[in-house]
Amino acid sequence: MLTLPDAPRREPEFGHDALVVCDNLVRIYQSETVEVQALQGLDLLVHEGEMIALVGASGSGKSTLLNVLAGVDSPTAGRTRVAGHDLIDMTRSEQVHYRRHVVGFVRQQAARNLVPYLTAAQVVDLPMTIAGTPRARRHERTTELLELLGVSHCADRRPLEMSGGEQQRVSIAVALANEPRLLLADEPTGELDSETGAEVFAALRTANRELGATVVVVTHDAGVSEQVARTVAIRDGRTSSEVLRSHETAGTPGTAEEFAVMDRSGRVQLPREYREALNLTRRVRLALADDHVQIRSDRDEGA
Ligand SMILES: Nc1ncnc2c1ncn2[C@@H]1O[C@H](COP(=O)(O)OP(=O)(O)OP(=O)(O)O)[C@@H](O)[C@H]1O
Repeated sequence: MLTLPDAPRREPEFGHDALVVCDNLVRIYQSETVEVQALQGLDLLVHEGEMIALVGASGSGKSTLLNVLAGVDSPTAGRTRVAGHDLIDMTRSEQVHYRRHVVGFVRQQAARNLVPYLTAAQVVDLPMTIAGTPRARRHERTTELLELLGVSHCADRRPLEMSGGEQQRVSIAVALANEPRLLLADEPTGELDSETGAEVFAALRTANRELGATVVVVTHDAGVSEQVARTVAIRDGRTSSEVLRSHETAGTPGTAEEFAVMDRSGRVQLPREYREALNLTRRVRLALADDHVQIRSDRDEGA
């Protein structure tokens, strides 16, 4: 009898089990005179149920990444997939469905999330009305969200009658109205004092823990990034490092450890302090040891 050799085992696709996959994501802005590479081959995986913070210097590409994930900007190249939707190949109608049902987006300025002449209850109802949700369900969901996020007392108030923190919590309710799997927030606490910012952050956490939304929040606020289990730093349009934290539990103290991120081709960005301390420039010596890799200066002949 003829026996055939086993078919070679296929490697699972990068990020096959992740909710958000950015694989070598590139976004170039081009005007007549200049070209800005806002994202330069960024890799990022976010798993369902996670809540992560994105940090990085001004201009590093955080908002660009969020706009791409929100489906309001298109990548120039690379693969970007959210909940099975390929963001590069979406047709117009898929894009509309994606923005309406798969992602919720909270912007820094509450005025851009709300409508001046609509009350909180009306503005939370709006995305559900557009999506064709029956009235009874809309009413139930609006009440549930405003209550859960601690702003049910604002139901009949317009934005001008709410504080900045209340406006942002209502904005989160609007973003969650159609039960998105991914909630994106671009510096939602940026214009608030730290106490009010903490309330808004707590609302995002509620969305994550109680409603099961996966949350990606851009922040400059160290107090915020310290409260999530994973903080991803972006430098020059790429993910450069990650801090993983475990929170304090009975008897065990919380820990935080910083990792450099290695991309799929094996590239790792060395922190500037390390390069400067050893005067590492263009070429370095690499050596494989039993359980680590050494990087030495090319001037260090005896290594
Ligand atoms: N529409 C655009 N046209 C041209 N260049 C742009 C555009 N949007 C962003 N950029 C450029 O892309 C780079 C990344 O910008 P981005 O807003 O994503 O950074 P950021 O990390 O969010 O910064 P910040 O923390 O200041 O908001 C910057 O150099 C910026 O000037």
